[in-house]
Amino acid sequence: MPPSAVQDDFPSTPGKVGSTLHCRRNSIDFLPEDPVQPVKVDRSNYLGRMTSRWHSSTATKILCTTSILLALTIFAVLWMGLPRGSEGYSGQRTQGFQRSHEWEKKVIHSCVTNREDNALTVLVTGAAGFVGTHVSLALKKRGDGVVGLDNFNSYYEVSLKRARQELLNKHGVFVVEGDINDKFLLESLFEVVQFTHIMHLAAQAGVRYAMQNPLSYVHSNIAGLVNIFEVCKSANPQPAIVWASSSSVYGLNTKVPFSEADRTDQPASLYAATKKAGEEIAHTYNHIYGLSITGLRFFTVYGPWGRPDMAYFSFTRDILKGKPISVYSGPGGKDLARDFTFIDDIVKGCVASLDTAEKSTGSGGKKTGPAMLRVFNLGNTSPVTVPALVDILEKYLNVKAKREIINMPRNGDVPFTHANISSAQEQLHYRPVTNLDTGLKKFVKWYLSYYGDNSNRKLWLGKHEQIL
Ligand SMILES: O=C(O)[C@H]1O[C@H](OP(=O)(O)OP(=O)(O)OC[C@H]2O[C@@H](n3ccc(=O)[nH]c3=O)[C@H](O)[C@@H]2O)[C@H](O)[C@@H](O)[C@H]1O
Repeated sequence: MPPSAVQDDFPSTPGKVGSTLHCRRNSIDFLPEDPVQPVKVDRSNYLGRMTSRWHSSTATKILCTTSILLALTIFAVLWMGLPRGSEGYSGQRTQGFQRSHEWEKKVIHSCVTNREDNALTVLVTGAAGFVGTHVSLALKKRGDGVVGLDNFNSYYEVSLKRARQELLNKHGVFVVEGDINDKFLLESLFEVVQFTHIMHLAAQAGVRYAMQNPLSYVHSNIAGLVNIFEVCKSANPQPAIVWASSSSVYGLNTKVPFSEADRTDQPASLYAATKKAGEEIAHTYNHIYGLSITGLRFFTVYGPWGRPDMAYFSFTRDILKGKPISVYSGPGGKDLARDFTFIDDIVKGCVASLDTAEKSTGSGGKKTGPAMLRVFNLGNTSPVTVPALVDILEKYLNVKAKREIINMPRNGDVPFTHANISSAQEQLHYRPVTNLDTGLKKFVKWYLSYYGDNSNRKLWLGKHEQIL
């Protein structure tokens, strides 16, 4: 379970569910238990009788008016929060976002390019996320123009996302705070900058969390993706899009290694189902509007500045605290395995996808010819079991883990993943070079430099420096 897999029902739309419930509750609170009380009148006193009647009818009128006003307010709030017609979630605005001259200046400045040949101008969604931060930095370092977008939701510790934002800021990448469902915000960005590419990484991640908060996956991975495509298809010129799908689309597929042509119609989690749906939606936008779209099926990406909800990260935290870790085992007691892929290799695959993406062929919502549509596995091609991952962590943390072996819960997990990367090798010249041992060593070094060692244990690694 993610450590901060928060109680919020809807982390990517903070306040949405809460405010609706709040209004409903208020309307009930305000209603008296018995609004029409019998009025006792003295027959001998006509004036008194009339006054009482007047009071009674006025009170009823006030109550009725208040109820109607409250009902209208509830209706307005619900209406504003719901998807509307072809505008999708455009009614949903990012709280506090004000388009100003200052904001435009920051966006433009962040998108200044610094190389002669074919510099890209890229909007990176999910820029304060794990992969988003690394890709943004890599692009910026080679002179591309980059602006980020992130909603800083509380799925996992927001302070880590803020630290990544600070890092990006230091390197000249401005991260706009907003949700991918906010059409006004996206359109504002497109009015200010002519993006050549969109690196769409914003998503509700995590395989097992989908059972706790299914709607957040629909909100980000489906509605948000459609909103991105909608804005891109209407842009003139249209940008090319590279976006994050997932190895989880292979679901219960047993043919190994997984190749792009294998079946992906048996998702084991809602997360996987939303990523698979995204691939189909990509096909539609490519077909109708001529958008150039590349989907990347990432295989369990790990490394410095990673995601605390993932096993290698939460295991490290718990091992250092002396807490037990749950190591899942598969059917028949078999170890689970993952094709763990180091972040630097993934970044190379992302950048190569941007560089090789052909231009979209449409313009302002109209297709003028067929456009590129691709999907690639980005994995490491050498699966490692979860117990072997724990062995490596023990070595670099110099601490024995307290392992609790439990049966894999039926919550969306799959027993193993293994990528066939021949397509990516051929078309992107993608060559993963980091094995799990080397990658985890780098992760542990970063972890200790970022969080420190709570217990002042003498560490195998000695002095730690900040690493990227
Ligand atoms: O490739 C992907 O597309 C996905 O990769 C990642 O999912 P997973 O491969 O499931 O990674 P992760 O949670 O680190 O579990 C790793 C292993 O540890 C096992 N595991 C997990 C937790 C635990 O407490 N115990 C345990 O044994 C667990 O059973 C598993 O065998 C991303 O999170 C996801 O967002 C998506 O990007």
